[in-house]
Amino acid sequence: MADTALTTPPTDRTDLPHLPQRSAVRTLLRLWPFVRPVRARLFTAACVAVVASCLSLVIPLVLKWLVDGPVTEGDAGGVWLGGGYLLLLGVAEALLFGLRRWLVARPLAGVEAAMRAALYRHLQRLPVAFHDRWPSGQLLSRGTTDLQMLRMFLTFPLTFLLVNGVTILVGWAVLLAQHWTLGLVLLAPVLPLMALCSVFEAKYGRAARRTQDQLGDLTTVVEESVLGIRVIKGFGRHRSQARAFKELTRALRTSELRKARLLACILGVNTALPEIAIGGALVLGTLQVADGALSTGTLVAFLSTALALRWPVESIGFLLAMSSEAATATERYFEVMDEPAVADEGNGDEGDGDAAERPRGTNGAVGGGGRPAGSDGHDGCDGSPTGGLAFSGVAFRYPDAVPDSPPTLKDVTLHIRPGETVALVGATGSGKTTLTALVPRLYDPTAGRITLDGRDLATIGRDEARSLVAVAFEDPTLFSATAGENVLMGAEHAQEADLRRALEVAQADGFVDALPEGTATQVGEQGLSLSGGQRQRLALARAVVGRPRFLILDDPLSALDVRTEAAVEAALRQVLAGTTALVVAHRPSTVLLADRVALLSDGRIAAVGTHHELLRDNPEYAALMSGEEEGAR
Ligand SMILES: Nc1ncnc2c1ncn2[C@@H]1O[C@H](COP(=O)(O)OP(=O)(O)OP(=O)(O)O)[C@@H](O)[C@H]1O
Repeated sequence: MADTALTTPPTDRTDLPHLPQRSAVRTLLRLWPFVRPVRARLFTAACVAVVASCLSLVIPLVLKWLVDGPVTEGDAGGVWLGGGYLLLLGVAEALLFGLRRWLVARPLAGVEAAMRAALYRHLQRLPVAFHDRWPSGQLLSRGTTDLQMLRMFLTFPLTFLLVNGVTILVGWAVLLAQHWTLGLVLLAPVLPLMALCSVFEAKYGRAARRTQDQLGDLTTVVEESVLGIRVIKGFGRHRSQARAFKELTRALRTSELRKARLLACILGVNTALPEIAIGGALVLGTLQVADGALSTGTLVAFLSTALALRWPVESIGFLLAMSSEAATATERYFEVMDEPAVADEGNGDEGDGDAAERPRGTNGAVGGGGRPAGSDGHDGCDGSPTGGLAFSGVAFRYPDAVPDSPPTLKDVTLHIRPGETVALVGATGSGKTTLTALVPRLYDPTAGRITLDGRDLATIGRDEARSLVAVAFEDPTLFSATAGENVLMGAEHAQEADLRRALEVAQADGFVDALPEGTATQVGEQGLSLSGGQRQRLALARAVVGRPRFLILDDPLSALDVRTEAAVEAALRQVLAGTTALVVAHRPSTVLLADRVALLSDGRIAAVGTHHELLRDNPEYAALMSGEEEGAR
């Protein structure tokens, strides 16, 4: 077998035509809503920094006074006084810069936290189709490194581009006022520097984008490798994985080196050109001092001012590089934030993060067997179903499906009467999971309609739909929380008694009580400290804890041993008797939990009947139940 590694394809968005081509400034302006609340502090800090930086320009003027005055006249007292002034100016500059830092540190940490919270909230509201499309590492890197970069930008380059800009302007005004011809010599490199900076900014922006995307890919690979460590080790893939990872890090290193080369070029030019100009001014100035056209003090002051401007000029390249990275981080952040979230048509409130993905049941929603008042479960006069869960001509195609491929579901029509349990059977890949995902509105049908107790699901709103419908997925995802918390996630107001009942129904009470701290035991990341069957039973308990009106179970017994399966089945029978349920089933034992069976074939409901009727009359169903279909695969 080829020595292939399991890595995600690299993301390179630098050349994608759909990316809006905004300038760095326009991109960064999008941060304004987050910065707005701290604008007063930020502005005050910038003013403080401008004053501190301009103080450094006063030092050469004191030097001029010192050289032309006390030093020339041999006035020791004056020299001490001048030294005192210089010391005071230095201390004041240091204090003001310290004050600036204090002013911005706390509010900018708040801006970062607010942006991170907004991103997380938005991620929870985005449709499942978005998460199908986006690699998790790309989202993770946007919420971590990109936001750190933005805080760094707001703390440092944003202020210092302004401060250094003002300092350079004031410094040049001082230089021109002292000696305008020498001042013009120093100004000579400005135009070529500006042109070079603009080219640099464009090139560096592209390099930064590539690097940040590669970092996201790397994060995805690390995350997948850690979660899939058992598979990687089990198949002896650790070496090929490490090699593939090394390739990615090498690509990242190449991009980082390109950034470093670009930065080195701009820093070199930014340093060399002003130094050459200062050298020229020094030669010209010395000649003028020798001719007596210029005082020594003026030349000293002139050169000190020019030297004081060296850092503000040299740092421009570095600050532009950081700003470019920040613009890229902003772009990446808003690529996610601009994705339209699913609106909740019911109450206009998509709710907090947990509402979007985690199915919830309602506490006490089912009374006396869960049949809604006034609904007898019979079809209406016009033949349309009035109660229970009904699919009418439902079609669905995944948004990221291959173009022109047939839809996953084509014309699904099925009515599950109130209190009835229907088993959904079909070959692998026939669309069973897809159909169940439509009920809690993880996806919306592309045609047809689904009704819950006669109400069109499309008009119910996601929050309400998820409060009526509880789901136990085939893959029993648990969270880094306690066993009890994982179960209680299934119902907002469930009490300890509900928790116990749900654990008993799912036959999970025995093993949960045997855990070191019972229901308060942490189950580890994704519940990996538990066995597959234990995870599945907790997921089942989560689905039933809220006594949901509608219950969707996707092959809930697949990971259980025969004895536990029989016990869970017995308990489930009681739960199913009081709710309207759709149960995806692969095995006769699960099918027997249901009142009727629906056979899903080629995206349609091909047959509905009891298990025995279908076994007798439908060869496809008989083959599925006997395992022939699976065997043929
Ligand atoms: N997010 C997705 N994007 C595109 N296609 C998808 C997506 N999820 C599933 N599919 C496709 O939809 C089809 C039906 O998948 P589904 O998981 O619903 O089948 P299933 O009947 O539940 O299979 P199984 O019995 O193996 O669980 C498959 O061809 C699958 O490749």
